[in-house]
Amino acid sequence: MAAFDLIVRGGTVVCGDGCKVADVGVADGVVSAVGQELEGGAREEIDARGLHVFPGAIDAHVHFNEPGRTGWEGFASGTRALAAGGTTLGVEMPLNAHPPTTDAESFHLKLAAAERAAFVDFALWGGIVPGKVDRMEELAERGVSGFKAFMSATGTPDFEAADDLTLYEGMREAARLGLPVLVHAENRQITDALSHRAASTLRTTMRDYLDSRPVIAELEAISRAILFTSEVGCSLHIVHVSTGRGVALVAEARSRGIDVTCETCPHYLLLTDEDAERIGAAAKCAPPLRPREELESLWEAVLSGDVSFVTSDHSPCPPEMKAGEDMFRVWGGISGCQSLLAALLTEGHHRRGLPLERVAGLLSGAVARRFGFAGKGGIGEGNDADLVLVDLGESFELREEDLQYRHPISPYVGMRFRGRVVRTLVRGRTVFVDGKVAPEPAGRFVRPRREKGER
Ligand SMILES: NC(=O)NC(NC(N)=O)C(=O)[O-]
Ligand SMILES: [Zn+2]
Ligand SMILES: [Zn+2]
Repeated sequence: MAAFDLIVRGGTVVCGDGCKVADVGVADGVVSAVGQELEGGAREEIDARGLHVFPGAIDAHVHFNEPGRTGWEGFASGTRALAAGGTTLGVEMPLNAHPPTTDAESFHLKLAAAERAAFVDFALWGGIVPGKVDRMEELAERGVSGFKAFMSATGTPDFEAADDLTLYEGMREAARLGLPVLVHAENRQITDALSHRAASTLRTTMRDYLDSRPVIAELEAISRAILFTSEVGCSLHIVHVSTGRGVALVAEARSRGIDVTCETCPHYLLLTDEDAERIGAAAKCAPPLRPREELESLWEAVLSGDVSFVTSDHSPCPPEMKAGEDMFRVWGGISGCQSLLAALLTEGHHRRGLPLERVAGLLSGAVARRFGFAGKGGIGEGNDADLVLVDLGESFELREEDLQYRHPISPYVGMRFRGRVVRTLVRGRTVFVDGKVAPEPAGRFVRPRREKGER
């Protein structure tokens, strides 16, 4: 009998401590050996010479809108895009699905939809919304990875933003349950009032939209979330931080012993306010794209290690919701989950010298550690064989027809990237190769390892 089900031969394996040419032996979907010239035979061999072997990316922030709004995306097309982009685990947000994931019933609907359709592994965030803090426990019991709250308006009426008391009490409950709280941190009063003022004076260009969500709105909300957390003692994670100053607030709190981390997204690292004006609706998001100085300060924070990890915040919608001239009316959200790894390789590694093991850490290792995804996050013996084979030198222009999204709308269309995903494996099974996604979905639900409380 062969020692392995699969050997990935001769690639440059990207591990936590650097890169080495090695074979990766896989048995039962798990990495069982990493070493030179593995012997013992395998039922399948993949020649990875000349390629880099990365741990599968973990995208901790995607909106796939299923059930209820599959016309916007859905688990099938969303996870196909993840597979094509080198992401082997996506953590899906509670809002934009209908019903949103705020209690046991809605959780089961989403879990069933994802189990039917997902091409890569998935985990689920629950929501903190007014009036439903007492339902968080049933979500925790069922395996959500943590809880998301919005401090500004959400854009969908079925998932209300958390007022301060809801956030505070939700954090207290999350602490009791041993799960993290994630916040969209923008001050609601400032962003709502400026949006209203702009709309009522018919100033609705992209520039007007950008001006309606100033940096201070992000900084104030991050500070308030940190203050609440320090009082309550939960784990806090700030999603999609768009400024270096925002990251600095998080780093400063962490240095005081507060359990807080943050992520940023490729769009804040590759695109500026001027790109938003040029591209239009496809580049509308919240917080908005920022001036070049902010992008540079964010890169400094990534390179220094103050940004914990990078996620796509993939938030798609149908084309008609991105149509029209009024930038306050069009959907806010960028489709980018297929470009996550390519974006970090291109701008981070090739242009700014970010070492490959740091790319792997920012996209995989740090995420798995933060959220307790045991067996994920790195190419090591005993871990799931979630692997991405990358041709690091190959450059390509992203075309609409390459996108697996339900709607091929993305600000990255037409951009050149360097570092092409050749093949993606989830638990040793190829889910993407030769430009094609596997025929059958086989993604599995991933529950977090909780720090406190009962499973
Ligand atoms: N309802 C959303 O999907 N919103 C998302 N939209 C963005 N980021 O523009 C988000 O994460 O805030
Ligand atoms: Zn958000
Ligand atoms: Zn989001």
